[in-house]
Order: sequence, then structure tokens, then C-alpha cells
Amino acid sequence: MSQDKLELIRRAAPGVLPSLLMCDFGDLKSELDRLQQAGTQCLHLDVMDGQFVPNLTYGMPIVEGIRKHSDLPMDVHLMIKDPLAYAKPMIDAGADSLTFHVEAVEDAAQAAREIKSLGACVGVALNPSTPLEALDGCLAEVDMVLVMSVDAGFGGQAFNPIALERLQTLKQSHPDLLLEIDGGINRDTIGQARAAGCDLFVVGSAIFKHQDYSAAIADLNAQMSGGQS
Ligand SMILES: O=C(CO)[C@@H](O)[C@H](O)COP(=O)(O)O
Ligand SMILES: [Fe+2]
Repeated sequence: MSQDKLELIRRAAPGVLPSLLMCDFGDLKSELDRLQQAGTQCLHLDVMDGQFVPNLTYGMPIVEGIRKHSDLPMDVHLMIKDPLAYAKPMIDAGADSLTFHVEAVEDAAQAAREIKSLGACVGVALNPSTPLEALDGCLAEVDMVLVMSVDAGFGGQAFNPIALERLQTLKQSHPDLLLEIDGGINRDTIGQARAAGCDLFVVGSAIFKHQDYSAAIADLNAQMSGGQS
């Protein structure tokens, strides 16, 4: 079952995952329709608890609400202090992939095994200030690594290039892992991330600041695959 979910997420690669953080939640259904019409293959949902990060977003009811209106796979980024407490409720609400932060758990390998046993694809995320070695004990247990290119917590921050070295290192040491990047991805940074070996590109402001999501995503895809726009 977790293998099926991994396949669902893998099918979106290489590709852009819109982060809903900056969408119009008052008109969620039409936002989802517009993203689907723009060719979105997978959605990225940012769950923040006001404790692990100094920002608060949403929980299961919104995930469930999105599932009602969209069949797209949902990649849920848990920026919360106790990811295991919410893993099953999030999967029951419709999450296909759950990514927890290595900084939030004592035993990342065990956390990954628990999430996988619940049937989801599992990812581990790390912030720019966390040494890459923090992932050493859990890489054999995860399907995906989310390399943060900003400090988790807010959209609209500037890209930190430390993520590029990390992607290259991970791609070389673990070529089968799915690699995802999140934070400050736009038409100027997406090509560098692709060249560094990234598969999935989370994008918030560089889509939602535009009126035309189709044009924004087409431009990102063009830049990702070599800069032809
Ligand atoms: O996880 C996060 C922020 O912590 C993200 O998914 C952001 O929502 C990405 O937004 P941009 O940096 O693309 O504006
Ligand atoms: Fe995110």
C-alpha cells in the first residue's frame, strides 16, 4: 500500500508541486480547478502547528476538504512538533505522502517505519541549518528526502543555495530516493535544482503571485528542463 502511494508521487516527477500556503482558501474549489487545469500532478500541503515553526496553518479538516474536490495526490509537509500523533489522522483525511522533519523526532528511522506501516509514502525533511548527517540513520527507511531551501515556516523567503550541494550529495549516495526541494523555487532557481538531481519542486509564491497559473507553471517547467520559455 505504501508502495502504491510512492508510485503516485513518483508519477509527478520531474515536476512542480504547488504549495497551497498562499492560495485563496476562501475559494479553494476554484483554486484547485485552476491548478488542475494548469497541469498539476501533485499538491503540496503545509501543515504548521505554531510550535515547531512560528506559524500556524491548517489540519485534517482542510486536507479532507481538498480531497473532496480533487483526486490529485497530496504530499503533506508536516512542520509540527509531534508528527507521529497526526500521521494516521492525516492519512485518513487523504494524505498520500507524509513528510516529517528530522529535527522534530528522536528516532527518524523509527518514525519513518511507523508512517510507512500506516500505508503512506514517507519523506524526511531537514532545514538548512541542520547538518545533512542528521539523516544518516534513516535514509534506508524513507522514500523521499525534502531538502529545505529556506527555514521551514513561511512562504516567500529567499532561496538558500546550500540545498543544491545537499541534493547533489544525496543523488550520488542514494540514487533511488526521490528528492524534493522546498523554498524560494522560481524561474531563476528551478533549473539549478533540477541540475543538482532534484525530482519534485515545491512552489508557492512563484505560482500564486501570478494571475495565470497555467503560464506560471509552464514557464517553471520550461526553466526546469533547460531554460527554454
Ligand atoms: O514549506 C514551506 C514553507 O515552510 C513551503 O512549502 C512554502 O510554501 C514554499 O513557498 P515559496 O518559498 O515557494 O514561496
Ligand atoms: Fe512545504
